[in-house]
Amino acid sequence: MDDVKSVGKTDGEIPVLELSGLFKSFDKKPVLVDIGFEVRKGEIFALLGPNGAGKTTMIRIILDIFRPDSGKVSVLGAPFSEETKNRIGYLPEEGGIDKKLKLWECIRFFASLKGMADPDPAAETWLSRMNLSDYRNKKVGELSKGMSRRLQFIIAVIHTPEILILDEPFYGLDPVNKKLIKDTLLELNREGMTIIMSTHQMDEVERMCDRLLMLNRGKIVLYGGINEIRESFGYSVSLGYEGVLPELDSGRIVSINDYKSHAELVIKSGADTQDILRELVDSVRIKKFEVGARSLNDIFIEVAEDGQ
Ligand SMILES: Nc1ncnc2c1ncn2[C@@H]1O[C@H](COP(=O)(O)OP(=O)(O)OP(=O)(O)O)[C@@H](O)[C@H]1O
Repeated sequence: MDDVKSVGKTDGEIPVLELSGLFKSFDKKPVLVDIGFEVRKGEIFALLGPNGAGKTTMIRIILDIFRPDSGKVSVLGAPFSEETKNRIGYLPEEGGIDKKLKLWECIRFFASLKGMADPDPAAETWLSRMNLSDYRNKKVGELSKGMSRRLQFIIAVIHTPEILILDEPFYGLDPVNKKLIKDTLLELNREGMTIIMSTHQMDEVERMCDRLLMLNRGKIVLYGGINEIRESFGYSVSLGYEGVLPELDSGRIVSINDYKSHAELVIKSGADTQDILRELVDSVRIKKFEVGARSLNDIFIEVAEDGQ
């Protein structure tokens, strides 16, 4: 993990999930290489990476669906077991639900697999929370994509797990249902649930998550607190101006997108934006000079392209 940009690492709490020295290959092709990280109790942790980076494979290893070639996984302080299984909730990328089952039967079935003796009250509450009460007698195969996703969400959370692992929780949801899932996740997290989610929705990661891990081609390329990572990648300046932009000191600038009268500048970490402003006022009339942290979307693209 020599080239990992790792910031805001652990400070001594006992992790609820810990992976170390993990390797996995399919048909001799490595898909996960030397994976080591931890997730702390009570955090919302994002798993990021371009398509095919290895996120789903890693989640399946954590859940004991796949075996790694080597390395260790510790969930809630011990190797995965039957007992741990009931303390975890899992929303898969795609569902493996019998399409002939009715919604109500389906929820009861999965709740019983999680050891719930009387799932009906919780099922009732969750059906109402996910706006699915009117569909309780519908067959799973007759649901829309967004409805099945909400059904899968119920199955993942009905037993109030300590750790909730979600593979693309917002996939296939309209904005209203995306908000419903997001608000529900934030509420569950406030109540103490640790949440781990793989997603391509960078704006949601920025808003919801505490820390992240990014994979690229099976290797960890970013790991740490969201704010620390954003700060470590420098700043962006949204500039409104009149005139012709001067050649700026390349020691301070990562990139400039000049749209004439408006430009987006990416500033190196540690460079003083005040110096850049001084350079600019000599040549152009400044209409706007807005400094902010770089977006995670921007950082994702930079890191993913670096690994090409
Ligand atoms: N069962 C399997 N057999 C063989 N190869 C597999 C299997 N599952 C995944 N792979 C390969 O492992 C690599 C990682 O796939 P994975 O699904 O873990 O990526 P991902 O990061 O979840 O991607 P996405 O964002 O597209 O969902 C890919 O090259 C994929 O083709």
